[in-house]
Amino acid sequence: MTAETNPAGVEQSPDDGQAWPRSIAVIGAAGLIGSGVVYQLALAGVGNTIHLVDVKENVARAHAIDISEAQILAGVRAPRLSVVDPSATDSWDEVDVVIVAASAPEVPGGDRRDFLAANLRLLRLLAPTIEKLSGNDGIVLLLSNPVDVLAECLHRITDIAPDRILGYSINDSVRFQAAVAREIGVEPHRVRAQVLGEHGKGQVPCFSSVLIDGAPVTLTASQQEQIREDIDGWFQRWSALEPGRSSGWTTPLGVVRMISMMARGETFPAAAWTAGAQGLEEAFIALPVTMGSGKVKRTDWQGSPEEQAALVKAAASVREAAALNLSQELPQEPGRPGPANAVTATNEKTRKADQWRA
Ligand SMILES: NC(=O)c1ccc[n+]([C@@H]2O[C@H](COP(=O)([O-])OP(=O)(O)OC[C@H]3O[C@@H](n4cnc5c(N)ncnc54)[C@H](O)[C@@H]3O)[C@@H](O)[C@H]2O)c1
Repeated sequence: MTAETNPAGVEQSPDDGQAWPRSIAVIGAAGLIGSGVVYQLALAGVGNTIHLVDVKENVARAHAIDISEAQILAGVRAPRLSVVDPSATDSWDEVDVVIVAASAPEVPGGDRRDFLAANLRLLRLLAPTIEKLSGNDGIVLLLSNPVDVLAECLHRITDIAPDRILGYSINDSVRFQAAVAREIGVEPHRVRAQVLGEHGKGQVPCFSSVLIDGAPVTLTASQQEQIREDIDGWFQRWSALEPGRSSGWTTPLGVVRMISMMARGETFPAAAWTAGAQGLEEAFIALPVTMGSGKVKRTDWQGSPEEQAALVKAAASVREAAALNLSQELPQEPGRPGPANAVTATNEKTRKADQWRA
């Protein structure tokens, strides 16, 4: 049985199918990002089965038909697409990766934290589904915004091990790469640059590790300021266009790249649990990570003192936003956990944090 590499670069065996991940569930699969993720995974031949989950089941079914036909056109045999009946949770199997792209309707206004209250309510509703689908070993990849605060909330309200939760934030690094390229007048593909910290206002562009053609480069203070202004203004410029859509091209492609890097044990930036990272409060912020033995692992990274200080600030801010919003949720509606449960969840956090550290 020989292994082969599929178009996404993920190891695959002709007899045995995909090595990892074999199965993926996409929650919010009828939406722009969710359906885009399914499309990219399907055409890249990642996994044996992709389960599509969405309250708009009819739209998810239409996407599944359309994307399956695109697979025929592209000559791709796997993965198989399966639309899951959201009411038949008993029959759901555990999967290797649960991708969460479900979202309340969003009107971008310049700050992703504006979506927190509504998407946290949704996350609470979806938490049992996410726990069931991810089982004991699955990785949960959050896309819904604000991604790091929601990752922190998910950790607090569920029993999912924090080293199985990740938040997608690669777009920030892509935008940093583009801004550096614009500033110094080179093609973006010649630049390597990563953003850590929060996906939003607390982002930390790592100027100390910018590479051009693989070689370190020192940018002047004024260049750094220009680049910072450029990337900090990205979401506001996007919102001002009033496009009525999020980044439906970059994000799904980035998700497939991220899953490929996870499968290959490569390092990439993602919102991950900070526990044990020197000087950082426990929270989820973007750090360089790899995946090994089915767990997310932080990789060593040494930034400048300013970058380290900005990470410290970002972790504290994410932690505080999660705690505050969990304790301030609206009064309980029928069938939805309310503030009392949020407080319990916050208290639970202490117990669980000790358990994960043990
Ligand atoms: N992390 C990132 O870099 C990044 C990039 C782009 C978008 N996003 C975020 O991804 C999320 C999705 O964006 P979008 O443009 O696809 O939004 P969208 O409105 O097109 O899709 C959201 C989907 O969620 C579904 N949904 C709502 N409630 C649900 C439930 N209870 N169960 C299952 N599905 C449910 C909706 O039916 C809809 O299909 C947003 O929060 C957006 O901000 C994050």
